[in-house]
Amino acid sequence: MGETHVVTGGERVRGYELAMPVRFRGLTRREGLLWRGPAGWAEWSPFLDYSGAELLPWLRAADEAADQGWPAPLRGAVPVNCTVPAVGPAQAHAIVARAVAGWGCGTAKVKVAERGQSLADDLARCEAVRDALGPVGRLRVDANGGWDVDAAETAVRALDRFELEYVEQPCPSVEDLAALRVRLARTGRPVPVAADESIRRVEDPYRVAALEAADVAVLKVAPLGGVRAALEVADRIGLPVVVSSAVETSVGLAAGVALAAALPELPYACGLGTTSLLDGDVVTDPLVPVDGALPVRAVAVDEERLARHRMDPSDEESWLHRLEETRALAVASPGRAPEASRG
Ligand SMILES: O=C(O)CCC(=O)C1=CC=C[C@@H](O)[C@@H]1C(=O)O
Ligand SMILES: [Mg+2]
Repeated sequence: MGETHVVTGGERVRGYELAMPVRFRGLTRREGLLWRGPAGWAEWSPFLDYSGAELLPWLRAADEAADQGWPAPLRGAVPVNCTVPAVGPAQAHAIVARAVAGWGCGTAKVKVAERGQSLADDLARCEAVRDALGPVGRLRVDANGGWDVDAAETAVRALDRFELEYVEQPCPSVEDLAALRVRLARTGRPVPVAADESIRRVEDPYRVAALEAADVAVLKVAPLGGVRAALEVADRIGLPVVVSSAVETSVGLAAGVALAAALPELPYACGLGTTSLLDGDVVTDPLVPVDGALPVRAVAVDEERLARHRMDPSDEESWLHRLEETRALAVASPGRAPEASRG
């Protein structure tokens, strides 16, 4: 441990791995690479189901963090939600109660439509979350495209007994989101629809807007190619934006915070309160929420913490190889438009 690797441009690149105590997005551990450039620390942690050109925006985002830094913030703190994985009601209640008591959480995002679970599971989880949040807390759900339009309409109507702030990516396609919005509009209290996976390609956000398929745009910095690229999407899409993490360490989260801090309007809590999904962090002063919000500030890797969470050497070799291949691809196709990314 402790040795460093030089990949390109003299960067010292090192891998981290962190356990995820509660399974999330099918993951039980998170891993990635870290390096420091003239502007600050960068994290490159594309999920393992990303490959080839899909990795390019994640690289652009990391290079922006290391080499350029981010636009000036317009606010000093970013309100965040707590994130509730697809766990049972008792565990969901405990997660939210801890967030409410611990850092003044006022918004919870609950995973629903998990494969192998039923609407009854979602209802029980949301009931527990509403109980822990209290009546004034905001409750949103994220289905990760797990429903067709009929199932989504049924589920959203049923779940709205707990007063949904919005439903994130209820169906997989933009067309289905648009169809669901039309159906929900016929109800007395139409639940807003947020698009997440549907706007991860650079062309897609504008299609979501053109088809009137969403009320809210969920933007993640890394798959969109950096803070500036995401600001451009936010500007052109014409929808209120929620910035969300890709469950990174505080190094990656700082980029999401920078985006949220630079947006002209920030009407919703952001999905950036995700350090609690990881069993540890690699920075000196982790980005944990206080009074319902994350502070807008730079972070720096703590060498001792990184040593504690250093990636296994053989895994690090393959991650470095993945990075080198992606750099080679970026050099070979410098003008290439950002590719599709999945959530
Ligand atoms: O938005 C949040 O509250 C936390 C981040 C989050 O939910 C996600 C991060 C990364 C991958 C995704 O499956 C998931 C999401 O779908 O939004
Ligand atoms: Mg989502």
